[in-house]
Amino acid sequence: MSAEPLLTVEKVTKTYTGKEAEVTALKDIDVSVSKGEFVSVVGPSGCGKTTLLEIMAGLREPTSGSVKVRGQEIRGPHPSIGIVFQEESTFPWRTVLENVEFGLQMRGVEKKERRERARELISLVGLSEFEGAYPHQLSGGMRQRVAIARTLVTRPEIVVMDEPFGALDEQTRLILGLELLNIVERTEATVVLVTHSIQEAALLSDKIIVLSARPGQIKTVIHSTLPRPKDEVTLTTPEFASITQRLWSLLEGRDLSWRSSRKRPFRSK
Ligand SMILES: Nc1ncnc2c1ncn2[C@@H]1O[C@H](COP(=O)(O)OP(=O)(O)OP(=O)(O)O)[C@@H](O)[C@H]1O
Repeated sequence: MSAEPLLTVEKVTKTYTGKEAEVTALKDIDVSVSKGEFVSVVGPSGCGKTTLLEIMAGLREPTSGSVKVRGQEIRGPHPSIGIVFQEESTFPWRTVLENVEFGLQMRGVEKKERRERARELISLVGLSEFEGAYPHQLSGGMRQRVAIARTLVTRPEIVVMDEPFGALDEQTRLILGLELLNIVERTEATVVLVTHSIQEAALLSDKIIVLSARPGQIKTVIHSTLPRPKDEVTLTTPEFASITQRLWSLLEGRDLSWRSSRKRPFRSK
């Protein structure tokens, strides 16, 4: 990992202006991401995580401040940045192979090379047997792997992901997270991940950015001591427990997974 920042967010503030009120979603955010780093962003619901990710990806303009890739300010979607969106983002009418080829097709890559590169990524995410299948024939976890392959096939230096495993159960999301870590190590991609899962952030990240409640400000940045490569055993280490505990206390035990459809027991006073 090099020390040179690949992506920097400098003094970013974002205020949404509505008909009736203004909402300051983010205030004075500074983030620095080095090449090869796996960075997670956590914080209570509505604190501006998605807004920050969209600004980092050049999909949304900050009200003030800037985002730079290798010191160059970006002012819109950037070829070095790939995006994996929340939950389902595969095209249901395309096969796995066609889904993964899509980004290359958009870039005008010729068919033979497109096929080769798509097959390479499909193999990396373990779906070679399913390249002719349609998304509805796959499990949720498999569809997310397709979405990840579709982004990685274009070889972005930076991959930003907004809760890509949010629809999956905790165990599947952790396993897929480990697979993702393995894949990005091989493709040498840098990752910024928004997640509601404390365990996912603690397990996968080199650095965890903890945002405060709205307006989102950086509460703290945790630098992980967990060595790579990581696997299921990492979940049982005291270091993992310590990061998880720290995150819980920083987030004051807030329920981060409110988007989950699971019903929670109602507690009376
Ligand atoms: N397009 C928009 N127009 C106006 N307000 C917005 C817009 N998008 C987001 N907001 C507001 O900005 C704040 C931050 O939203 P954002 O979706 O970035 O938070 P989040 O941390 O990703 O939330 P969650 O964890 O609940 O997904 C919220 O109060 C939200 O209502």
